[in-house]
Amino acid sequence: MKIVLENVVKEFNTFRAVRGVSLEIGSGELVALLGPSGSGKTTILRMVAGLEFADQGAIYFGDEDATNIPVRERGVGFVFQHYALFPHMTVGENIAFGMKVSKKARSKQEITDRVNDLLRLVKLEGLNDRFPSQISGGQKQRVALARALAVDPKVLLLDEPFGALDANVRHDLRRWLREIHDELGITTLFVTHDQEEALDLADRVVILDQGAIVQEGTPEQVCREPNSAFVMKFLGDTNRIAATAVNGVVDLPGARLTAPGVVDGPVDILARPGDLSWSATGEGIPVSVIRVIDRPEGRRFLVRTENGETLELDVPVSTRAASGDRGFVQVLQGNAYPRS
Ligand SMILES: Nc1ncnc2c1ncn2[C@@H]1O[C@H](COP(=O)(O)OP(=O)(O)OP(=O)(O)O)[C@@H](O)[C@H]1O
Repeated sequence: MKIVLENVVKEFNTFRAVRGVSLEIGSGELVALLGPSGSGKTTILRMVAGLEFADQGAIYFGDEDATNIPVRERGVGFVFQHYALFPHMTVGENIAFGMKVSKKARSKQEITDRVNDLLRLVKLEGLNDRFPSQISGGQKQRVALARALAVDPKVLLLDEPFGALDANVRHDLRRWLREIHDELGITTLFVTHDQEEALDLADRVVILDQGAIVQEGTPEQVCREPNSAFVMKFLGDTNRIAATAVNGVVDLPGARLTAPGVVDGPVDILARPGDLSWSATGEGIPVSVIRVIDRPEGRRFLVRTENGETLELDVPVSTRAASGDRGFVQVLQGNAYPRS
């Protein structure tokens, strides 16, 4: 089921939380709405769900104008951050709940079979008779997904479903959700403020700021071609280096970057920690080391320039330095944006 949002606006009193959002989610696509807190992600999801109504614009489910269709008739399944499982019902009863209250009549046997199928799908066989208080947070979110899937939704809406879980569980659930999505192919809209989660999971990422879409594209497009300093900074660690553009070129100590289309004048070069290199002697921006940080994935130097700017750069684990050591940083790659 394709979903289309056409110039959707939502105001709370006089505050415009969503400012004319247009978006198409293809049938079977998994799209992530990604943005900082307050950027309007949840409000958009709630309008798609029918829990909130747009003040302007339209929302289509397939070819049908769903803008004013109430939540019960939209055929959507939800999973929220806070599990909202019914505490007095077992896992099996929680999953069966939607089927029991649905307009579509199902026999007891049909419901039991469907619950067992779903428990297998979410890899929770055998937990049928436990209560929510007797399972882990990650397991609760699997039950919540099984419950959402039980009524064969046309659309799945997930609002920070793994937000309350620890990093390892989140990581596993992310992979698992993608597998389930690939198996079932349900059109899915996923809200998160976690860049890594969005990039890992989604076919397409829609980046929001202050109620408006600032960029959308595949993870590759938004990572490799961020269209603004905001998007580049929001998607991952960046260094900012003050410089000047002249005739589409920015000269830095030991490096020349092209900045096509950038107006002459002061610019900020934004560069990822992996786009800077270190040399103890040689050319580049003179710096002194503040700290060396070791992580499983590699080593990072925090350094300070003579202007007092702090830079972070990833170095090979064989590169050694101590706090106070002097050296040089070369900018191998970076994007130039007019100085903000
Ligand atoms: N019912 C409401 N009444 C008044 N203002 C609201 C209401 N719901 C949301 N807002 C405001 O609308 C803006 C967008 O909120 P929304 O929850 O959509 O953002 P979000 O991107 O999902 O944020 P978060 O990541 O913190 O959940 C915020 O400024 C919020 O305070």
